[in-house]
Amino acid sequence: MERVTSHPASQGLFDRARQVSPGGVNSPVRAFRAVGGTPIFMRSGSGAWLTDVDGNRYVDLVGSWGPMLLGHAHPEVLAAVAEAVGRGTSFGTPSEPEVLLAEEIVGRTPVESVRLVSSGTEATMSAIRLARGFTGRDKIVKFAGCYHGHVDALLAEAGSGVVTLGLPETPGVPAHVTADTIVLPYNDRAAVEAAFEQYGDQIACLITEAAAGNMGVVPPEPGFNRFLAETCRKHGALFISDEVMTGFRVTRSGHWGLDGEPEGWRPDLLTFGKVMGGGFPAAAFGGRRDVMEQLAPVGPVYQAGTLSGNPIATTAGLTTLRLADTEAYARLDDASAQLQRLVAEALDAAGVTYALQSAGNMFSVFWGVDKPVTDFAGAQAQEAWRYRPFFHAMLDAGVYLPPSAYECWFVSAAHDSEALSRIAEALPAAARAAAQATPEN
Ligand SMILES: Cc1ncc(COP(=O)(O)O)c(C=O)c1O
Ligand SMILES: N[C@H](C=O)CCC(=O)O
Repeated sequence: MERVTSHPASQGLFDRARQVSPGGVNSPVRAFRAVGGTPIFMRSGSGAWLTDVDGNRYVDLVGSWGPMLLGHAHPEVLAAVAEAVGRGTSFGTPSEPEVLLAEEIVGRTPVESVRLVSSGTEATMSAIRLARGFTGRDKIVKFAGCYHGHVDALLAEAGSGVVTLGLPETPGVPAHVTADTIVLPYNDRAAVEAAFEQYGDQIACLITEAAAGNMGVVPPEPGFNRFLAETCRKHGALFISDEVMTGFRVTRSGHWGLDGEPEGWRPDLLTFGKVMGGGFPAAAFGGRRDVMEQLAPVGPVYQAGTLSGNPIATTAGLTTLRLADTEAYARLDDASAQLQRLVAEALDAAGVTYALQSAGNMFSVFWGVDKPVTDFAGAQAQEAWRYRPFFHAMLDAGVYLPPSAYECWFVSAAHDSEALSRIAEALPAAARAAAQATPEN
C-alpha cells in the first residue's frame, strides 16, 4: 500500500501561515486541532483525488466540505469557467448566468423566487432578517448542534468548528443579539411545542438544517420537518429549511426530495450554498414569492452584495447542476453505500462500538455509542478521541477525511472503484487503531 508519511512542504507553509494568519488557516475546521498534527496544504485535485504540496495523493472524503459533487476539476466545469473568465470576471450588473442559475434552482426545488449571495452564512443571515421583517417579530428558534454559518444570532450551541474546538460560546456576540434566540434539542417535538406554546406570537422563524450534518450526521426523525413546518404555520412563524449542505447533494432537489415533495408541504424559505457554486463562492436563499418580495428593491427589507450573482461563480454552479443528472446521483449514492458498507465491515471486524448514520448519501460515524444518535447531547457523548488515530491511519494510507469527528464525510460522483479500493485497503488498520485508542493518545 502507498504510504504517506512525509509533509515537509505542508509543514513549511503552515509555519509561514501561522505568522500571518490566526492559527494558519482561513476557516477553523481546516486546522487539525481536534486530531493533532499539521494541516495538509493541497496543491491540486482531480476527480476523487487530491495531491498535496509534497506530492502525496489522497482519496478525498471532504470534497471542500460538500461543494465538489462531481469531484475535482471536472473538465466541463473547467471549460465553462474558462470561457466565462475570458468574458470578464465581475460586472456589478445583472448578467445571464445568474438568471439561468436562479431558473435552475427554482426548477429543482420548492422555491418560487431566489436571491443569490456569496456564502451560506450570508444566505441564512439574510433569511433570518427577511423572516423578521416579514413577520414583524424578533425571536428565532434553532436546534442545538445545527450550524448555519457564523451568523451572530445562530452561533449558540452550534455544531461544526464550534463543537470541534469545544467553544461554549463565541466572545464578540453581544448578549442582546442572542437574547431572542431560542435553542432546542434536535428531533424533540415536545420541546418545540412547549417553546411555541410560550412564545408563539413572538417567534419570527424556526431554522433547521434539513438533515443535521454539522454535529455528525443526525437525520430528522420521520415527519419531523413536516411537523416543524406545520407548527410554524399554526403560530404565524416562517419555517426555514437550511439546505446549504444537503441542497443538490442528497437528491437533485436536496433533502426536500427525500422528505418533502411526496407529502405535499413545503418550507417558507430555504437556504442553499456549497454544490450550487461548483467550488466557487455562490449561495442563495429563496422561497414563497410573497415573502421574497419583501426584499429590496421590491419591499423594505434591505439585502445586497457587490459580488452577488458573480458570473464566474454562477457559471460554475450552473454547469455543475446541469451535469448533476440522474446518472450522476446514482453513481454518487452507490459509491456512498459501498463506502458505508466498507467502513461498517472494518469497524465490526476490529470490535469497535459505533453508530454509522446517514442522510441520503451523506454519512458519518459516531464512536463508542451503541444506540442511534438523535440530538446534540447524544453526539457529544461519543468517544471522539477514537477518531484521532483512525484519522491519522487513514491519512497515512492516503485517504483525506474531515479532521473532526463532528463533520460529515462527503463522497462525489467521481469516487470510482480505484478510489474505493484505496479506502478499503486503508480501513482495517485504521479501525484497529480506533479500537485500541485511549482518551489520552
Ligand atoms: C447547513 C449549513 N448552513 C450554513 C453554512 C454556512 O455556509 P458558509 O460556510 O458557506 O458560510 C454551512 C457550512 O458552513 C452549513 O453546513
Ligand atoms: N461544517 C462546515 C460547513 O458545513 C465546514 C466548512 C467551514 O466552516 O469551513
